[in-house]
Amino acid sequence: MSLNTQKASHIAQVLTEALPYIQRFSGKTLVIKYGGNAMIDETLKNSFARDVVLMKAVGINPVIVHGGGPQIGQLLAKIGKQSEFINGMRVTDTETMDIVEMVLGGQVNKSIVNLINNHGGRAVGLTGKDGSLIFAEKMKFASQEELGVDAPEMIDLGYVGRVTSIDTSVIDMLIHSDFIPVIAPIGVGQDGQSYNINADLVAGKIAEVLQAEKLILLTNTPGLLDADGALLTGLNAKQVNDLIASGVIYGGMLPKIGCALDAVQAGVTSSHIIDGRVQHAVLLEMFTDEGVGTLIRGGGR
Ligand SMILES: Nc1ncnc2c1ncn2[C@@H]1O[C@H](COP(=O)(O)OP(=O)(O)O)[C@@H](O)[C@H]1O
Ligand SMILES: CC(=O)N[C@@H](CCC(=O)OP(=O)(O)O)C(=O)O
Repeated sequence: MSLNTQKASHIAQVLTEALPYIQRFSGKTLVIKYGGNAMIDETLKNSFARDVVLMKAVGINPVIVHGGGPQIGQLLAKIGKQSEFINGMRVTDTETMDIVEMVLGGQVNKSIVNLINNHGGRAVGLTGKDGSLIFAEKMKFASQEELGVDAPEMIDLGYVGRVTSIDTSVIDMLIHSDFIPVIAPIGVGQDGQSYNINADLVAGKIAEVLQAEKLILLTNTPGLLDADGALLTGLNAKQVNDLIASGVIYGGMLPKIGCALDAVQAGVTSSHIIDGRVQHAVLLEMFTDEGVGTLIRGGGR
């Protein structure tokens, strides 16, 4: 079978466009947050895994932090427990914490590891407990301000954690041995208590301590949307704060946008919120001139 001229020329153009990006990002670290809402079907999961393996093959170091909120919700529903969220954070009692650990550290983590390995990568799954990767403390009475909006109420979220420190030794070791770390957002307290941490917040902190080139947050919207539902392709801290104040950014987008901003202000070159429901979204963001989704840069918070 031979390619027709038009198709061949298009393929050549795409490959050529990718070259400067491959050269620029080779050897750099990229933190990708793979949200539970982006794990919709097998085709999408496979396209994500192929993107990750391709990146590693061209010398980029992907570090995956995954969510699994909908998957936790499904198991909770099976045992007759309702999920309760406050500003994008799941209220987590002891029983919920057990389920979170089971779903994130077990089912979801291992299925992503398996998928990447099936596509020829070498992934290793971790929770924040492995190698003392993520230390956390109870987000005791998170004020709404701490969660990203300006209001005085204090809220007890149970075993929801706040990252206190990250020891990247185990990630460094894996990257240098050509493995792809796949991290579940579970932290551990000094007393051994497990904490449920929003996956966006873990991804942001890991990107910060690794001084990653990019933090890419894969979710279930085309990016950050304005009040009319139009995609905002690029914005800075001041514009984000205005959108939060006017209520245009709410719920699960609050921790996401908060960590995207924190990361760029702590030295990550750029943060991106992109649509995980689009096949090969990560490759399109990395290797095309247009990019996709919303780009967040530092300055002006
Ligand atoms: N301004 C906004 N633009 C886009 N999505 C928003 C905005 N404000 C709130 N959201 C909500 O945030 C959701 C994404 O957060 P979340 O459900 O926690 O995703 P994930 O599971 O991928 O982390 C969107 O599906 C949307 O309902
Ligand atoms: C504290 C908190 O809310 N933790 C999240 C952890 C998983 C997560 O963040 O998953 P997504 O990225 O798929 O939403 C939860 O329990 O759902």
